Amino acid sequence: MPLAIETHHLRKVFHGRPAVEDLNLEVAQGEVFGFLGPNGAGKSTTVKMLLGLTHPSAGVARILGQPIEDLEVRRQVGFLPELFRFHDWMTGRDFLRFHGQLYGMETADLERRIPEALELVGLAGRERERIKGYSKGMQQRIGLAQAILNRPKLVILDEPTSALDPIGRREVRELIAHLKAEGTTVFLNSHLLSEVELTCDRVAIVNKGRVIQSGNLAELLNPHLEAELRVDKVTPALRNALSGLARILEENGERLTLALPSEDTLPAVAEAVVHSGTKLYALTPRRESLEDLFVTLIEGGDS
Ligand SMILES: Nc1ncnc2c1ncn2[C@@H]1O[C@H](COP(=O)(O)OP(=O)(O)OP(=O)(O)O)[C@@H](O)[C@H]1O
Repeated sequence: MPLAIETHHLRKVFHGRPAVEDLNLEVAQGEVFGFLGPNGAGKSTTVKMLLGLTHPSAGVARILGQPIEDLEVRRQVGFLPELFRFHDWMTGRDFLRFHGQLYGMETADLERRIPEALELVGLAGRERERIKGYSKGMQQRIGLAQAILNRPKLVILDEPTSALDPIGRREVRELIAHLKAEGTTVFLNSHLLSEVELTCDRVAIVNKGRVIQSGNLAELLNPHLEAELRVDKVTPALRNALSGLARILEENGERLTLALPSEDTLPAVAEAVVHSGTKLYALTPRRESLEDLFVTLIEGGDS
């Protein structure tokens, strides 16, 4: 199966200044992929190149195995831009009809698909209202509905939840899970890292137009597993029992912060604590967040 997205040494220069330096990216079909980076890192420029909205200065990009110039392949891509300018005099339904026609969808298929898409984004029943009367969250939802209207194989979402309240964000997560279950690839550009953490299989972090870290989220965050241990008393026997299993990072009275090689070590730590004659009150794993990793990588890269 071809990759959903693939770029090799992709580069874009604006007025002599590179926005994208040397971008190498591989996104497999069917995965939910987070494309992250600080402001000005080159994310939107990359997305514009993938959509054929701006031409690369150098390098190669392919979508679903085809060059990005291929018009047929572009029909299989759905896109929600970040600052989407709506035709706000239209009703939600007319707006979707208009976009469905732009996609070249058959009328009967389009009329079947519009209620499905409205249902999926939680706007069913509101389609006869004009978009100018929609709240920001509803506008983002109608944008999402147009992005998935033609049942694309690849959906590129630029900040899809920025205007949504917590319930709306959860619904978008469910929508993304639904797209994934249908085999759709989702390429998500977002600054909301806690959302990304809940949604994505893999991520790439870009800075200054290059990928500085990429991989499976669980693997990227796993090496940094920490656990909070709370006992009745920290004794030499406890320290002895822990050595070889975990490293003590911090001590605060009866609370210890431990660094563990993996989650599998947790039961052995619990057992060792009990065998040392100490009373165990709590052993709570605390994984590094994606935000911690992001800040470490970006700030580390700047120094
Ligand atoms: N059309 C353009 N002309 C000139 N410079 C541009 C153009 N588009 C982007 N840039 C510059 O390219 C760099 C990367 O911008 P880009 O919008 O791709 O970043 P981004 O990662 O999407 O940022 P953000 O998170 O703020 O949306 C920035 O320095 C920006 O000023």
